[in-house]
Amino acid sequence: MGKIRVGICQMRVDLDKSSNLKKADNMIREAAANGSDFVVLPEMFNCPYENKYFPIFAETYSGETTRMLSNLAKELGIYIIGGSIPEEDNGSIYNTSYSFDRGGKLIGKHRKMHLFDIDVEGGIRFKESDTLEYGNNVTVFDTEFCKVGVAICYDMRFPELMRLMALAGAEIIIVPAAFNMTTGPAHWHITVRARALDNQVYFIAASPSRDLDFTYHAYGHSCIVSPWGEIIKEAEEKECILYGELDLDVVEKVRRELPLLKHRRTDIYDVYKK
Ligand SMILES: NC(=O)CC(=O)C(=O)O
Repeated sequence: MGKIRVGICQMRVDLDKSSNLKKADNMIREAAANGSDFVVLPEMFNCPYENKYFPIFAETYSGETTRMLSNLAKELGIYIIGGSIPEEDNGSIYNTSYSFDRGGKLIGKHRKMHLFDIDVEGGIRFKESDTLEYGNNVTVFDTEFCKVGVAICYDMRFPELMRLMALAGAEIIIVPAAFNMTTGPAHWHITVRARALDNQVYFIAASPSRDLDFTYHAYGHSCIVSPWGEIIKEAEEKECILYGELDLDVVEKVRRELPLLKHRRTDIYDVYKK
């Protein structure tokens, strides 16, 4: 199996949806021109990450953002993991990620399952559930290379969800995310590394760049982690495209040499579940 080339667009998100879409379009084209098979966008790439903007920027499917992603995937012949956007459906708003194959076909749709409701003393307070509804599905889909799992930001803190994706066959987990300047320095690296290592997958985390003009300051540091738990590529906080190569033989090798997934004691775990 050949290498899979990935381009993560760590883009700056601003207040104007059309300029966010233009920016995403330019960065996707550049990542494709540089040979990316998978182009990945960050969480809420068309909308500032603040509750008050989610209803204003929300789109039903298919809307202008998803049509743009589908058309670009087809025109450029690439997979696009379209970060996330506010999705409106039946009067509710979700934080939703759409993925498209090289023909522009929708192959994955993930609604953030764990909403970011936190209140850290001296740090950050955020309550996504003030505006958003919970997604209820684990998202794993086929690509020409392997199965890929997608989740969104806070979802990555829940090892149970990541494990379900690995058990469903994911060899790559992709997480559009926007940690912040309270939780990012404390937890970003340890979380992405732990989830890669637990599940012996390539773990790709895609953040927006940091913008101090908004109230929510994204941490940045998009990265690619190997199935051995090493960060093999990492951005700083500024806008950039981060490139990396994945080799599925490494997933196979790590899983063969250190067979964590096979050594699970489901006979015991199942007893405790009852
Ligand atoms: N923004 C999120 O969903 C999650 C986050 O910032 C964190 O878990 O920390």
